[in-house]
Amino acid sequence: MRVTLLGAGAWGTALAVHAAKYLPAGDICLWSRSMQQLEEMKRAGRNSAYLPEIDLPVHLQFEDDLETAILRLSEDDLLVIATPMSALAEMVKQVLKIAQHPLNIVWLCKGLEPHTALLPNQVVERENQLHSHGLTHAFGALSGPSFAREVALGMPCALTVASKSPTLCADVQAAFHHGNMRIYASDDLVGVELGGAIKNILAIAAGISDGLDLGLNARAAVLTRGLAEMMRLVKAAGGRPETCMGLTGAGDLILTATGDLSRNRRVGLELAAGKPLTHILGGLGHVAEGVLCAQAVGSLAIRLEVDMPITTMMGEVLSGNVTPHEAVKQLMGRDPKLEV
Ligand SMILES: NC(=O)C1=CN([C@@H]2O[C@H](COP(=O)(O)OP(=O)(O)OC[C@H]3O[C@@H](n4cnc5c(N)ncnc54)[C@H](O)[C@@H]3O)[C@@H](O)[C@H]2O)C=CC1
Ligand SMILES: O=C(CO)COP(=O)(O)O
Repeated sequence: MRVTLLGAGAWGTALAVHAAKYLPAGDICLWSRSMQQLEEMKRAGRNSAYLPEIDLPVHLQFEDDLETAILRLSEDDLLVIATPMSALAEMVKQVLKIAQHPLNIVWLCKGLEPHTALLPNQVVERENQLHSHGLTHAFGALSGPSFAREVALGMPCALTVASKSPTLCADVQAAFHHGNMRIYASDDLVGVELGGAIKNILAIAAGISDGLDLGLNARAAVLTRGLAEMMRLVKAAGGRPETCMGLTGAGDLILTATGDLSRNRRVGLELAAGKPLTHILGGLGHVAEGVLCAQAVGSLAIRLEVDMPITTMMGEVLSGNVTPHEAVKQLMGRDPKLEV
């Protein structure tokens, strides 16, 4: 099976490194919009901008031409969109315009579209309505607890692919379920995608809690009540709340909110230290999706009439309307209620 990954950031590169260990030489192709980055990866055998410590497999193919990267795939192969959420719509549009036969397309991004509050699969469906030229592609999301660095080092990891197409799920398993990576399948795209978006916002909250030295009890409270918010929104949006107890919900929440490799958690820690958000983001060198989708999740919650106090408060902190200290005070000052 051939795999093309679009986007050579930390996660796209790590998955390419993993797959290249198990699929025949030349089957894995990594595309980047940056010719300079590709040249550097070829020359140095490393992705110094996004995954500096990892040696890239020698038989990993690099491609800067999007058409070539897509047209090398047959109907049985797999296309992985590995860009951040902000690039998903444009990326999918370009893919659909280039495709000459049905493709299996899976995306890795975790977030919502900021101005529409659409989930990734809804963004893809919108573009598909406009640009599919009558071809019937299969779509899905691959998500779950997975720091790129650990995956690239070959450490154990379990993920979930969510799709309405069992064939696409099987293709993703054929590509990535090898060695130290397990891939589970689900048909709950809404549950999987909302879990991935909300856990990033909660990781910022956990970072703030830890950065302010509020203690381990406080962090457990943030995560548990945050998980309750996630389950409520998933249910209201038509997903299954129990998906939130799996890898893409609780699993990724535990990882991101407690693991210091998380960019979102780091944003929270640095906000608590009083650094301005623009300064923090400038220093990250990577995307922190929770920052970009907190307002969108808040507006989706309002539209679906779901109470999400922690998530909504993070939107206020990230907008600069409320300080981290004031956010804690307001959340702790809420009226008593049933634990639902
Ligand atoms: N890094 C990780 O451990 C994991 C990341 N993810 C998710 O995967 C997505 C990508 O994350 P990372 O690779 O870590 O991000 P990153 O910040 O390391 O890299 C982003 C990559 O996307 C490219 N890109 C940005 N805008 C683009 C555009 N308009 N067109 C083409 N390429 C574009 C950048 O050039 C860069 O190569 C995010 O949504 C993230 O939440 C999911 C699981 C693990
Ligand atoms: O999604 C991730 C791990 O599953 C990566 O989290 P960060 O984007 O916070 O680093």
